[in-house]
Amino acid sequence: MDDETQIASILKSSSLYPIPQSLKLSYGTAGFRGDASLLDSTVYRVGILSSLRSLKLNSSTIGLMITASHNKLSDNGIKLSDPSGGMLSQDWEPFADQIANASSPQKLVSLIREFVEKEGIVIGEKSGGEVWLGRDTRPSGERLLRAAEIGVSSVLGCVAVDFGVLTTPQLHWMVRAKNRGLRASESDYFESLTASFKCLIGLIPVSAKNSATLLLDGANGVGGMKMEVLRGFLSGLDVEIRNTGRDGGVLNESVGADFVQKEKVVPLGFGDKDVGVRCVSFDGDADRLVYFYIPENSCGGDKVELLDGDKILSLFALFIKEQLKSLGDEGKETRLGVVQTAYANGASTDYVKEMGLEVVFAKTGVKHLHERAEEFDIGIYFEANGHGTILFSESFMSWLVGKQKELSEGSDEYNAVSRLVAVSNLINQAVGDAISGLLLVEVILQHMGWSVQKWNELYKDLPSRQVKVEVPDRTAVVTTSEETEALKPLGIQDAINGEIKKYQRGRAFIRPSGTEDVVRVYAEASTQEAADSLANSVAQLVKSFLG
Ligand SMILES: CC(=O)N[C@H]1[C@@H](OP(=O)(O)O)O[C@H](CO)[C@@H](O)[C@@H]1O
Ligand SMILES: [Mg+2]
Repeated sequence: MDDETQIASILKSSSLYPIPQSLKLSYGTAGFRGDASLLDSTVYRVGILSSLRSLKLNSSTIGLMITASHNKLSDNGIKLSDPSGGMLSQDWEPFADQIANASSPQKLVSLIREFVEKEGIVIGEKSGGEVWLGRDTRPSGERLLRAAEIGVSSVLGCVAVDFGVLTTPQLHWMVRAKNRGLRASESDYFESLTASFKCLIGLIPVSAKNSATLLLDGANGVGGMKMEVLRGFLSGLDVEIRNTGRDGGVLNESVGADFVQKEKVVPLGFGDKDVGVRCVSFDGDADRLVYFYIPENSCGGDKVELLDGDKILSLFALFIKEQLKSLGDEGKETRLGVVQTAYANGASTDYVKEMGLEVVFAKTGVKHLHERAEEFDIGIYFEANGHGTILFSESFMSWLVGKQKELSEGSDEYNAVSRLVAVSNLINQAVGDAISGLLLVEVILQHMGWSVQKWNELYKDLPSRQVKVEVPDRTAVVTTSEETEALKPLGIQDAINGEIKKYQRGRAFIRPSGTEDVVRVYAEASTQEAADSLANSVAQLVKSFLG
């Protein structure tokens, strides 16, 4: 890249976005995140990266989402969608780190020149690169989106298209559809979900429907707002939406999926009057969901019975397995697999294994799980925190669609095939999606005639505890690829093993967070007291080795 016009364009626009002193960013588990007031230069630079990515991939559309998901309101961040709708390819993360941290416009230009040459990217007025932009409801979103637009269009021949406020999975879905030559607007997303939901409802065999109202906690973010729109198109689902963000509540503050899953307590806006009712919480950008209910014996307390990502995964696995069973030998040959992380509750892993499914483990972060799920005909992946989806391979889908044409309408086999096709359309194939996940849970519960309590009985969670430990340098913790053993600091793993041995069904591990400046401790044991005590002793070890 030695085109003078291009260099001048980047030098000019980057001078509008100077990098704050002492800013040191790392791409992390799910993109860049931090205090919103410090991120203008980062977002602008990632705008440039998105354009280059589009040009590298024959001008396919790239998605750039301005969000900090479950973080506090004053934070913001960026998530990128590759043309497939999945996360940005990990090979580009080091370049993202480099340009986000480049200390001056000249340094930025030289990094870009080097990279463009290495990757063989051709830039020109007519190159036709395209980046689609979305943002969550954070007040800093509009300003940062402007910075992204300027970054995108500072690469010659590239344009940014602003889609305003969206959920993260909506943008990923739209990018995927666009690159497949399909209808790709937000209303197409709603139409696709509505049609497949309707189809699945129509295929429910018995009248044992569970039509009781569902209560949704929208985390005061974008998810509740979008569910309000979708609700207008749906029949067969009665949902009351709370924490919409219009009633004075603050985004993610004592509300939302991350809060409910980590604290296991009721979100604001829910209480005694809701005892026993089926409830669901979304996170701030609606790519995660967890279900919960307030138990009868809560006696005014705030504890909830949590149905986390593991339980959602188990419900999905059960339903899909049931459909495959109706397909006889061909169903048996289908490779249905499950992907979890080290944070999955041990009882859920036992449950899916007992069902006869293959279970593989991936590192924390959906980019890792997604990759492993693609190895199956049908791959179901979920993090315990509620982020996950179901992937159907291209070859399995063409087999399934062919099969649907062969079978006679109304037969058990035909219905099973039609359900699987509808699930593949309902569940977001690009990325975990709270809205589509909710619709699938609701359909399956109606199909089974189950209450939330009945669903919760699939297995009993092993008591667990998560603790965060603040240390001077979290990168001093280095783990094995499955994140279950610490290789560094030397000696800490032996000490952790020594603690684990003291507990029945004890399991514990540590890893540095990729989104917060903490080391995370996870512990499981046969009682809650034991899990708490194991977590605390491991946290003490972390403090003494790293404090
Ligand atoms: C234990 C945990 O919940 N970790 C979360 C959290 O990552 P950390 O790297 O653990 O901070 O945020 C990620 C992005 O949202 C999510 O994918 C992941 O599951
Ligand atoms: Mg999120």
